[in-house]
Amino acid sequence: MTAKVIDGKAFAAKVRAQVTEHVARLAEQNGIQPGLAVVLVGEDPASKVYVKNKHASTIEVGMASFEHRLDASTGEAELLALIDQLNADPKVHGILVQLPLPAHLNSELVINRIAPAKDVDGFHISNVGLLGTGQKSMVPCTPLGCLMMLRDHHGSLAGLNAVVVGRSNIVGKPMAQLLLGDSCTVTIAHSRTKDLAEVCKRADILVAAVGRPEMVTGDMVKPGATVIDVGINRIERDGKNKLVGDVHYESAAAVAGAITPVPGGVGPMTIACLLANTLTACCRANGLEEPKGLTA
Ligand SMILES: Nc1nc(=O)c2c([nH]1)NC[C@@H]1CN(c3ccc(C(=O)N[C@@H](CCC(=O)O)C(=O)O)cc3)C=[N+]21
Repeated sequence: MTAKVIDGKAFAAKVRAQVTEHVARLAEQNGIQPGLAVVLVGEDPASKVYVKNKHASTIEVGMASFEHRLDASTGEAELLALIDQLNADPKVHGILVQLPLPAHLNSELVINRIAPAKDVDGFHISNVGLLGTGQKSMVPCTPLGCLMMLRDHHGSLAGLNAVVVGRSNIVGKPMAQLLLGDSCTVTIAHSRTKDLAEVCKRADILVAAVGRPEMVTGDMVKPGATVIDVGINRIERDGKNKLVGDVHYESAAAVAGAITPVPGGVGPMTIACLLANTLTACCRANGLEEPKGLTA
């Protein structure tokens, strides 16, 4: 079998088009423009590229983008003061603090300072708790994007065996919660899991979010399964820089029923969902109806 390729880039374009339409309607009917503030501390080159892309996509859908670039040596008090200022700013509906932060800053403290209603990353402990108890929350962008692609491909996910490889707070854990919310039977596997290949092979839905290049290979995939590759790893091969996922694409695609590529899979959906979350936050802040199909 050769897997169907799930085109995250095309899917993300559709999501952004929906967001654009809704943003235009908000301007016309309510005179409101959703705004996203992105805070970048330091000079990490990968982070700079992400922040630039986020800024461009925000403008493209008609939202206001507020960029705050702070020096790598910025102190905790200064960063917290900026977050307080953004929390209080009515033009800002979403706040994202780019991670990782420089080592001298406590990211838990910083993230939990963001007003939960503006936490478009869904990383605040309040949003984590709301998601875990099935209440309305802001949902982390990467798992939300994965969920949208899975629902689109499968229709209902009820009763399917889902295995999430990786237990991070930003992907693995919220992904597991979302799959459980859609009535999958969920297993969270990780680096210490015994017989990882055997566990993965039971999955109808296999989500790889371990951060290890090409770790999930075809022999770990159940024939016909849907494979979602969350990994973004820059490696050098044959003297060239290459972007690969956490899945060994060739061998997995030979066995899977459907698979997301890297690049062009989960990554573009993450940014589209950030915009969707900003729109959702703006609608909630103004007591307006939320966009349909753009939330969990
Ligand atoms: N507070 C916070 N929220 C985040 O959502 C967040 C973050 N910090 N820190 C860094 C990670 C990484 N991340 C990506 C988003 C899009 C692509 C993406 O669009 N990737 C493209 C191409 C990437 C390329 O060519 O480099 C693709 O996969 O096709 C990748 C990675 C969001 N992150």
